[in-house]
Amino acid sequence: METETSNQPPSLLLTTFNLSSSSANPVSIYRGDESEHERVTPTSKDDSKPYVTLTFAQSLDAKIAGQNGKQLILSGKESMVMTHWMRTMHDGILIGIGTALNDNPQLNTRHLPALPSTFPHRYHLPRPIILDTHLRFSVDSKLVSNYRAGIGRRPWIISSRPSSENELSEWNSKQQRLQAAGVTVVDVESKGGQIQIPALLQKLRSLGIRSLMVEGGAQIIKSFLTHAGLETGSKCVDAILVTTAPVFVGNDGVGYGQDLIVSQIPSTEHVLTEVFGRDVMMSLRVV
Ligand SMILES: NC(=O)C1=CN([C@@H]2O[C@H](COP(=O)(O)OP(=O)(O)OC[C@H]3O[C@@H](n4cnc5c(N)ncnc54)[C@H](O)[C@@H]3O)[C@@H](O)[C@H]2O)C=CC1
Ligand SMILES: Nc1nc(O)c(N)c(N[C@@H]2O[C@H](COP(=O)(O)O)[C@@H](O)[C@H]2O)n1
Repeated sequence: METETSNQPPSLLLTTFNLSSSSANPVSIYRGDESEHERVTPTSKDDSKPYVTLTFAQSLDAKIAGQNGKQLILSGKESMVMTHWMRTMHDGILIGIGTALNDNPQLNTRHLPALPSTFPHRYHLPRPIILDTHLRFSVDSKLVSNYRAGIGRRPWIISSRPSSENELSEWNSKQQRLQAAGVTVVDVESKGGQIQIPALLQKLRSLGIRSLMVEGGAQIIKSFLTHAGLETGSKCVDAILVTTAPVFVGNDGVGYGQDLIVSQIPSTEHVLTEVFGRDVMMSLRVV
Protein backbone atom coordinates (compact mmCIF):
# COMPACT_ATOMS: atom_id res chain seq x y z
CA MET A 1 0.00 0.00 0.00
CA GLU A 2 1.34 3.49 -0.86
CA THR A 3 1.61 6.15 1.81
CA GLU A 4 0.28 9.65 1.29
CA THR A 5 3.80 11.09 1.66
CA SER A 6 5.21 9.16 -1.30
CA ASN A 7 6.61 11.37 -4.07
CA GLN A 8 5.78 8.84 -6.78
CA PRO A 9 2.43 8.00 -8.32
CA PRO A 10 1.16 4.76 -6.70
CA SER A 11 2.17 1.52 -8.41
CA LEU A 12 -1.50 0.72 -9.03
CA LEU A 13 -1.56 3.63 -11.48
CA LEU A 14 1.81 2.92 -13.09
CA THR A 15 0.83 -0.71 -13.68
CA THR A 16 -2.63 0.12 -14.99
CA PHE A 17 -1.26 2.71 -17.42
CA ASN A 18 1.83 0.67 -18.40
CA LEU A 19 4.17 3.43 -17.22
CA SER A 20 7.55 2.81 -15.61
CA SER A 21 8.52 4.40 -12.29
CA SER A 22 11.46 6.12 -14.03
CA SER A 23 8.94 8.17 -16.00
CA ALA A 24 6.96 9.04 -12.87
CA ASN A 25 8.68 12.31 -12.00
CA PRO A 26 8.27 14.06 -15.37
CA VAL A 27 4.64 12.97 -15.23
CA SER A 28 3.97 15.18 -12.26
CA ILE A 29 5.69 18.44 -13.07
CA TYR A 30 3.88 21.60 -14.18
CA ARG A 31 5.44 25.00 -14.77
CA GLY A 32 2.43 26.91 -13.49
CA ASP A 33 1.19 28.44 -16.74
CA GLU A 34 -0.37 27.17 -19.95
CA SER A 35 2.94 25.71 -21.20
CA GLU A 36 4.92 22.82 -19.79
CA HIS A 37 7.79 20.59 -20.79
CA GLU A 38 7.33 17.16 -22.34
CA ARG A 39 5.56 14.74 -20.02
CA VAL A 40 4.92 11.05 -20.19
CA THR A 41 1.23 10.22 -20.08
CA PRO A 42 -0.89 7.17 -20.93
CA THR A 43 -1.50 7.04 -24.68
CA SER A 44 -4.00 5.16 -26.79
CA LYS A 45 -2.97 2.67 -29.49
CA ASP A 46 -5.57 4.44 -31.63
CA ASP A 47 -3.90 7.80 -32.28
CA SER A 48 -7.16 9.45 -33.38
CA LYS A 49 -8.37 9.55 -29.74
CA PRO A 50 -6.96 10.11 -26.24
CA TYR A 51 -6.32 7.31 -23.75
CA VAL A 52 -9.49 7.45 -21.61
CA THR A 53 -9.58 6.58 -17.91
CA LEU A 54 -13.05 6.38 -16.37
CA THR A 55 -12.83 6.84 -12.62
CA PHE A 56 -15.13 7.63 -9.70
CA ALA A 57 -15.81 6.84 -6.05
CA GLN A 58 -18.85 4.85 -4.94
CA SER A 59 -20.47 3.53 -1.79
CA LEU A 60 -20.97 -0.19 -1.09
CA ASP A 61 -24.41 0.13 -2.69
CA ALA A 62 -22.92 1.79 -5.83
CA LYS A 63 -24.05 5.37 -5.17
CA ILE A 64 -21.85 8.30 -6.14
CA ALA A 65 -23.84 11.11 -4.45
CA GLY A 66 -26.51 11.61 -1.81
CA GLN A 67 -30.16 12.63 -1.90
CA ASN A 68 -30.94 15.14 -4.68
CA GLY A 69 -27.32 14.91 -5.83
CA LYS A 70 -25.85 16.16 -2.56
CA GLN A 71 -22.08 15.92 -2.98
CA LEU A 72 -20.60 13.18 -0.79
CA ILE A 73 -16.93 12.87 0.08
CA LEU A 74 -16.83 9.09 -0.22
CA SER A 75 -13.06 8.72 -0.64
CA GLY A 76 -10.95 8.63 2.48
CA LYS A 77 -7.80 10.75 2.46
CA GLU A 78 -5.50 7.98 1.14
CA SER A 79 -7.67 7.16 -1.88
CA MET A 80 -8.29 10.87 -2.49
CA VAL A 81 -4.50 11.37 -2.72
CA MET A 82 -4.47 8.52 -5.24
CA THR A 83 -7.13 10.28 -7.32
CA HIS A 84 -5.05 13.46 -7.24
CA TRP A 85 -2.02 11.49 -8.49
CA MET A 86 -4.21 10.26 -11.30
CA ARG A 87 -5.09 13.87 -12.13
CA THR A 88 -1.36 14.72 -12.54
CA MET A 89 -1.01 11.88 -15.03
CA HIS A 90 -3.65 13.01 -17.53
CA ASP A 91 -3.73 15.90 -20.01
CA GLY A 92 -7.45 16.54 -19.46
CA ILE A 93 -10.10 15.90 -16.81
CA LEU A 94 -13.74 15.67 -17.92
CA ILE A 95 -16.97 16.16 -15.98
CA GLY A 96 -20.60 16.80 -16.95
CA ILE A 97 -22.38 20.10 -16.39
CA GLY A 98 -24.50 18.41 -13.69
CA THR A 99 -21.33 17.89 -11.62
CA ALA A 100 -19.93 21.34 -12.44
CA LEU A 101 -23.09 23.10 -11.23
CA ASN A 102 -23.71 20.81 -8.26
CA ASP A 103 -20.16 20.47 -6.83
CA ASN A 104 -18.39 23.60 -8.11
CA PRO A 105 -15.18 21.51 -8.21
CA GLN A 106 -11.56 22.64 -8.59
CA LEU A 107 -10.23 19.46 -10.27
CA ASN A 108 -6.69 20.24 -9.10
CA THR A 109 -3.96 18.30 -7.27
CA ARG A 110 -3.99 20.03 -3.88
CA HIS A 111 -3.99 16.82 -1.79
CA LEU A 112 -0.55 15.71 -3.03
CA PRO A 113 2.48 15.95 -0.72
CA ALA A 114 4.20 19.36 -0.84
CA LEU A 115 7.19 19.55 -3.17
CA PRO A 116 10.48 20.86 -1.73
CA SER A 117 10.42 24.68 -1.69
CA THR A 118 13.64 24.76 -3.76
CA PHE A 119 12.00 22.71 -6.49
CA PRO A 120 11.25 24.94 -9.51
CA HIS A 121 8.10 23.14 -10.67
CA ARG A 122 4.60 22.38 -9.51
CA TYR A 123 2.46 19.32 -10.09
CA HIS A 124 0.91 19.04 -13.52
CA LEU A 125 -2.70 20.22 -13.62
CA PRO A 126 -5.07 18.59 -16.09
CA ARG A 127 -7.16 20.75 -18.42
CA PRO A 128 -10.75 20.97 -17.06
CA ILE A 129 -13.21 19.90 -19.76
CA ILE A 130 -16.97 20.18 -19.16
CA LEU A 131 -19.72 18.63 -21.30
CA ASP A 132 -22.33 21.37 -21.41
CA THR A 133 -24.63 21.19 -24.43
CA HIS A 134 -26.69 24.26 -23.52
CA LEU A 135 -23.91 26.46 -22.06
CA ARG A 136 -25.17 26.47 -18.47
CA PHE A 137 -21.64 26.73 -17.01
CA SER A 138 -21.19 29.62 -14.55
CA VAL A 139 -18.52 32.28 -14.98
CA ASP A 140 -18.53 32.50 -11.16
CA SER A 141 -17.30 28.91 -10.78
CA LYS A 142 -14.06 27.99 -8.96
CA LEU A 143 -12.68 26.63 -12.24
CA VAL A 144 -12.94 30.11 -13.78
CA SER A 145 -11.67 31.98 -10.71
CA ASN A 146 -8.72 29.58 -10.31
CA TYR A 147 -7.83 30.06 -13.97
CA ARG A 148 -8.03 33.84 -13.65
CA ALA A 149 -5.90 33.73 -10.50
CA GLY A 150 -3.21 31.73 -12.36
CA ILE A 151 -3.69 28.56 -10.28
CA GLY A 152 -5.70 26.49 -12.74
CA ARG A 153 -5.83 25.82 -16.43
CA ARG A 154 -8.24 27.54 -18.77
CA PRO A 155 -11.53 25.51 -18.74
CA TRP A 156 -12.83 24.14 -22.01
CA ILE A 157 -16.61 23.87 -22.37
CA ILE A 158 -17.79 21.27 -24.88
CA SER A 159 -21.06 22.41 -26.36
CA SER A 160 -23.09 22.05 -29.53
CA ARG A 161 -24.08 25.00 -31.66
CA PRO A 162 -27.89 24.80 -32.13
CA SER A 163 -29.27 24.75 -35.65
CA SER A 164 -32.44 26.80 -35.00
CA GLU A 165 -32.15 30.60 -35.32
CA ASN A 166 -34.03 31.22 -32.03
CA GLU A 167 -31.76 29.03 -29.93
CA LEU A 168 -28.66 30.22 -31.77
CA SER A 169 -28.89 33.84 -30.66
CA GLU A 170 -29.17 32.82 -26.97
CA TRP A 171 -26.31 30.32 -27.40
CA ASN A 172 -24.15 33.00 -29.07
CA SER A 173 -24.65 35.45 -26.23
CA LYS A 174 -23.85 32.79 -23.59
CA GLN A 175 -20.77 31.80 -25.58
CA GLN A 176 -19.58 35.42 -25.70
CA ARG A 177 -20.04 35.80 -21.93
CA LEU A 178 -18.06 32.64 -21.23
CA GLN A 179 -15.30 33.61 -23.64
CA ALA A 180 -15.06 37.07 -22.08
CA ALA A 181 -14.45 35.34 -18.73
CA GLY A 182 -11.56 33.34 -20.24
CA VAL A 183 -13.35 30.07 -21.01
CA THR A 184 -12.85 28.32 -24.37
CA VAL A 185 -16.03 26.96 -26.00
CA VAL A 186 -15.50 23.97 -28.31
CA ASP A 187 -18.30 22.94 -30.69
CA VAL A 188 -18.98 19.18 -31.03
CA GLU A 189 -22.03 17.48 -32.55
CA SER A 190 -24.81 16.36 -30.20
CA LYS A 191 -27.94 14.21 -30.48
CA GLY A 192 -30.91 14.78 -28.19
CA GLY A 193 -28.83 17.05 -25.93
CA GLN A 194 -25.98 14.55 -25.61
CA ILE A 195 -22.53 15.33 -26.96
CA GLN A 196 -21.46 12.45 -29.22
CA ILE A 197 -18.61 10.71 -27.39
CA PRO A 198 -16.65 9.34 -30.42
CA ALA A 199 -16.75 12.79 -32.11
CA LEU A 200 -15.73 14.43 -28.83
CA LEU A 201 -12.71 12.15 -28.41
CA GLN A 202 -11.50 12.82 -31.94
CA LYS A 203 -11.87 16.55 -31.40
CA LEU A 204 -9.98 16.48 -28.09
CA ARG A 205 -7.11 14.49 -29.64
CA SER A 206 -6.90 17.01 -32.49
CA LEU A 207 -6.59 19.72 -29.81
CA GLY A 208 -3.61 17.95 -28.21
CA ILE A 209 -5.29 15.96 -25.42
CA ARG A 210 -3.43 12.61 -25.32
CA SER A 211 -4.99 11.31 -22.10
CA LEU A 212 -8.37 12.04 -20.54
CA MET A 213 -9.58 11.28 -17.01
CA VAL A 214 -13.39 11.09 -16.89
CA GLU A 215 -14.68 11.72 -13.34
CA GLY A 216 -18.46 11.73 -13.72
CA GLY A 217 -21.18 12.33 -12.71
CA ALA A 218 -23.82 9.67 -13.10
CA GLN A 219 -24.95 10.45 -16.65
CA ILE A 220 -21.39 10.87 -17.90
CA ILE A 221 -20.31 7.55 -16.35
CA LYS A 222 -23.25 5.83 -18.01
CA SER A 223 -22.48 7.43 -21.39
CA PHE A 224 -18.81 6.45 -21.33
CA LEU A 225 -19.55 2.94 -20.04
CA THR A 226 -22.10 2.17 -22.71
CA HIS A 227 -20.81 4.27 -25.62
CA ALA A 228 -18.30 1.59 -26.47
CA GLY A 229 -17.79 3.08 -29.91
CA LEU A 230 -20.31 0.74 -31.50
CA GLU A 231 -20.74 3.17 -34.39
CA THR A 232 -17.02 3.53 -35.05
CA GLY A 233 -15.88 0.09 -33.92
CA SER A 234 -13.26 1.61 -31.63
CA LYS A 235 -13.44 1.63 -27.84
CA CYS A 236 -14.12 4.87 -25.95
CA VAL A 237 -12.66 3.85 -22.58
CA ASP A 238 -9.25 2.26 -21.96
CA ALA A 239 -9.15 1.86 -18.17
CA ILE A 240 -11.70 1.93 -15.35
CA LEU A 241 -10.63 2.71 -11.78
CA VAL A 242 -13.28 2.58 -9.07
CA THR A 243 -12.83 3.51 -5.42
CA THR A 244 -15.29 1.79 -3.10
CA ALA A 245 -15.80 3.32 0.32
CA PRO A 246 -17.13 1.34 3.32
CA VAL A 247 -20.45 3.21 3.58
CA PHE A 248 -24.04 2.70 2.49
CA VAL A 249 -25.99 5.61 0.98
CA GLY A 250 -29.38 4.03 0.31
CA ASN A 251 -32.06 4.39 -2.34
CA ASP A 252 -32.21 8.18 -2.15
CA GLY A 253 -28.66 8.47 -3.42
CA VAL A 254 -27.53 9.01 -7.02
CA GLY A 255 -26.27 5.91 -8.82
CA TYR A 256 -25.12 5.17 -12.38
CA GLY A 257 -26.29 1.56 -12.56
CA GLN A 258 -29.97 2.03 -13.24
CA ASP A 259 -30.95 0.94 -16.78
CA LEU A 260 -27.38 -0.15 -17.60
CA ILE A 261 -27.47 -2.79 -20.32
CA VAL A 262 -24.60 -5.12 -19.66
CA SER A 263 -24.19 -6.13 -23.32
CA GLN A 264 -23.39 -2.49 -24.07
CA ILE A 265 -20.54 -2.40 -21.55
CA PRO A 266 -17.16 -3.25 -23.06
CA SER A 267 -15.27 -6.37 -21.97
CA THR A 268 -12.71 -5.76 -19.27
CA GLU A 269 -9.84 -7.55 -17.57
CA HIS A 270 -8.94 -7.05 -13.93
CA VAL A 271 -5.52 -5.43 -13.42
CA LEU A 272 -5.15 -4.80 -9.68
CA THR A 273 -7.12 -4.39 -6.47
CA GLU A 274 -5.48 -2.43 -3.66
CA VAL A 275 -6.46 -1.07 -0.28
CA PHE A 276 -5.92 2.66 0.32
CA GLY A 277 -6.68 3.45 3.95
CA ARG A 278 -10.23 2.21 4.54
CA ASP A 279 -11.15 2.13 0.82
CA VAL A 280 -10.64 -0.42 -1.92
CA MET A 281 -9.57 0.59 -5.39
CA MET A 282 -9.98 -1.70 -8.37
CA SER A 283 -8.44 -1.12 -11.76
CA LEU A 284 -9.66 -2.75 -14.95
CA ARG A 285 -8.51 -2.50 -18.55
CA VAL A 286 -10.93 -2.52 -21.44
CA VAL A 287 -9.90 -5.32 -23.80
N1 LIG B 1 -18.46 10.06 -6.36
C1 LIG B 1 -17.87 10.50 -7.46
O1 LIG B 1 -16.78 10.04 -7.82
C2 LIG B 1 -18.54 11.55 -8.28
C3 LIG B 1 -19.80 12.00 -7.99
N2 LIG B 1 -20.38 12.96 -8.77
C4 LIG B 1 -21.76 13.36 -8.47
O2 LIG B 1 -22.56 13.18 -9.64
C5 LIG B 1 -23.68 14.06 -9.58
C6 LIG B 1 -23.93 14.70 -10.92
O3 LIG B 1 -24.32 13.71 -11.86
P1 LIG B 1 -25.39 14.03 -13.00
O4 LIG B 1 -26.46 14.87 -12.43
O5 LIG B 1 -25.75 12.75 -13.64
O6 LIG B 1 -24.62 15.01 -13.99
P2 LIG B 1 -23.36 14.80 -14.94
O7 LIG B 1 -22.18 15.46 -14.30
O8 LIG B 1 -23.22 13.40 -15.37
O9 LIG B 1 -23.77 15.74 -16.18
C7 LIG B 1 -24.81 15.33 -17.03
C8 LIG B 1 -25.15 16.43 -18.01
O10 LIG B 1 -24.08 16.58 -18.95
C9 LIG B 1 -24.61 16.94 -20.21
N3 LIG B 1 -24.15 16.03 -21.26
C10 LIG B 1 -23.77 16.43 -22.48
N4 LIG B 1 -23.37 15.39 -23.23
C11 LIG B 1 -23.55 14.29 -22.48
C12 LIG B 1 -23.34 12.91 -22.72
N5 LIG B 1 -22.86 12.44 -23.87
N6 LIG B 1 -23.64 12.05 -21.74
C13 LIG B 1 -24.10 12.47 -20.53
N7 LIG B 1 -24.34 13.78 -20.26
C14 LIG B 1 -24.05 14.68 -21.22
C15 LIG B 1 -26.13 16.87 -20.12
O11 LIG B 1 -26.56 18.21 -19.95
C16 LIG B 1 -26.37 16.11 -18.84
O12 LIG B 1 -27.54 16.55 -18.20
C17 LIG B 1 -23.37 15.09 -8.49
O13 LIG B 1 -24.20 14.82 -7.41
C18 LIG B 1 -21.91 14.82 -8.15
O14 LIG B 1 -21.64 15.08 -6.78
C19 LIG B 1 -19.73 13.49 -9.84
C20 LIG B 1 -18.48 13.08 -10.18
C21 LIG B 1 -17.78 12.06 -9.45
N1 LIG C 1 -12.40 10.51 -6.07
C1 LIG C 1 -13.52 11.12 -5.61
N2 LIG C 1 -14.01 10.79 -4.41
C2 LIG C 1 -15.14 11.35 -3.95
O1 LIG C 1 -15.59 10.98 -2.75
C3 LIG C 1 -15.80 12.33 -4.70
N3 LIG C 1 -16.94 12.92 -4.23
C4 LIG C 1 -15.23 12.68 -5.96
N4 LIG C 1 -15.83 13.60 -6.72
C5 LIG C 1 -15.23 14.21 -7.86
O2 LIG C 1 -14.25 15.18 -7.45
C6 LIG C 1 -14.77 16.49 -7.73
C7 LIG C 1 -14.37 17.44 -6.64
O3 LIG C 1 -13.04 17.79 -6.91
P1 LIG C 1 -12.29 18.92 -6.07
O4 LIG C 1 -12.18 18.39 -4.67
O5 LIG C 1 -13.12 20.15 -6.10
O6 LIG C 1 -10.97 19.07 -6.74
C8 LIG C 1 -16.24 16.32 -7.87
O7 LIG C 1 -16.87 17.34 -8.60
C9 LIG C 1 -16.28 15.01 -8.61
O8 LIG C 1 -15.85 15.14 -9.95
N5 LIG C 1 -14.11 12.05 -6.40
